[in-house]
Amino acid sequence: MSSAVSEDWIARPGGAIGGRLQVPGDKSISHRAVMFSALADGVCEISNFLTGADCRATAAAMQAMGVRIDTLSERHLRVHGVGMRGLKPPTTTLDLGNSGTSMRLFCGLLAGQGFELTLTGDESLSKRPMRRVTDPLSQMGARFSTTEAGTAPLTIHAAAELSALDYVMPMASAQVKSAVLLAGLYADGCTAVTEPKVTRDHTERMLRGFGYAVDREGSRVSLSGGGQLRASNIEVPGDLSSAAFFFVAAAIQPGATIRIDNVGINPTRVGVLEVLRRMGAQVEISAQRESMGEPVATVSVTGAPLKGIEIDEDLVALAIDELPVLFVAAACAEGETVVSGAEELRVKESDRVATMADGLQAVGIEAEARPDGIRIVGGQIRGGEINSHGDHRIAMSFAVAAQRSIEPIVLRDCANVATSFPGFLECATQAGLRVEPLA
Ligand SMILES: O=C(O)C1=C[C@@H](OP(=O)(O)O)[C@@H](O)[C@H](O)C1
Ligand SMILES: C=C(OP(=O)(O)O)C(=O)O
Repeated sequence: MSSAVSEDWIARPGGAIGGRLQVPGDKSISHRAVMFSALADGVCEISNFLTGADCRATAAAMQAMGVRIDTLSERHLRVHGVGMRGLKPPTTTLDLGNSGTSMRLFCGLLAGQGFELTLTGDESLSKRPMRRVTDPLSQMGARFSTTEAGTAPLTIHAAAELSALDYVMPMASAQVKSAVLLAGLYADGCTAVTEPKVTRDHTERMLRGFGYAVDREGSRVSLSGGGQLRASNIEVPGDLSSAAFFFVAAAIQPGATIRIDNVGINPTRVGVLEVLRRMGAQVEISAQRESMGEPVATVSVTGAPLKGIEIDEDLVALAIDELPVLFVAAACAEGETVVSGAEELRVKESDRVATMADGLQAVGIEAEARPDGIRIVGGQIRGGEINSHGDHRIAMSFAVAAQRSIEPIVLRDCANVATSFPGFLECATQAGLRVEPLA
């Protein structure tokens, strides 16, 4: 699904950062919207759907399993739900491109369908660990084949019956939690997941929005199998993870303000705003409302001289995808920022501890990669060349960093930005960043 052609960008220093923006729909919510509406009893409309390659891969996989999806306009889908048992075996392997969320959630959702299918992905996804889902799902009676390393290509074999599981999850992962809960929809009895840290809870909120009872007691989430999903329309909020690039762009420019309307502020996702506040930026939230159980608001961030802080594992889980760009904020802050409890960053689209430490060093910042995080000493960004290793969030993070650089930053391998943020370059230009394809 992701482009095989490498795409390079150049980001130049300066630029008048500011203004009022909209960002595309939330990636996590768009995946779940298309998955759950495909299994609902009836027709669902999804507005502000993210058209990034990751979510298109999820929609294409559902179509390959017999779900009719009409594109009413670019970001507006009508999904004709087939009911919990209505999916058909696909006739080909399902290519999920760069998307870890698609692969892991599908493992759970498809484990109990009673047919066999194979999931593949691009080079990055083919390296990512899948045993974290296949292990607990196998305990429920699901059967998988993977490579010896536990990676994709991954075949889900037809399983007779799934049994419920009470799972104490060893890592803080919303994808693993969701995979087990989604398999639990097809299991006999009550399936529960206890999470070591709070992780994003979009699965729980959206299942409830579709009329499915999900309970939470402390850190334990549970549901009973055998129910139905009631068709419901979904308006996807703007993606806070995409907005984060512009919030950091403002935060590192004293006096600059970026305001983004209609952005999701689910409490399990707002670590980025808390980190920026603690570093000294001003964060304001207004016009708050709810959309299918998800809080949405206008968020504005105003820059100030930032200071380095400690970011521990509680905050890490609430800001997991925003950490790369927060490392750029740390590079522009006075003093040291130390991030710990972030080993999960090493198993994303790239090893984000290593790619960020290498990139920061390449542009003149002192950064020390640690097994579970990073230490960054704020300083002057000098410019140079970084390799994003095909990781969308790394490319966008250094596009933001260039603003405070002396020389331009050349960004290698940026095509995968389209997996999560189609239109990033236009949006960045609107926000005042000076980034464009390298001629
Ligand atoms: O559930 C989700 O939608 C996601 C969960 C997180 O991954 P982990 O569950 O691996 O932490 C996050 O990094 C990813 O971008 C989206
Ligand atoms: C980690 C990410 O996504 P995924 O796991 O779905 O590939 C991300 O978008 O930063």
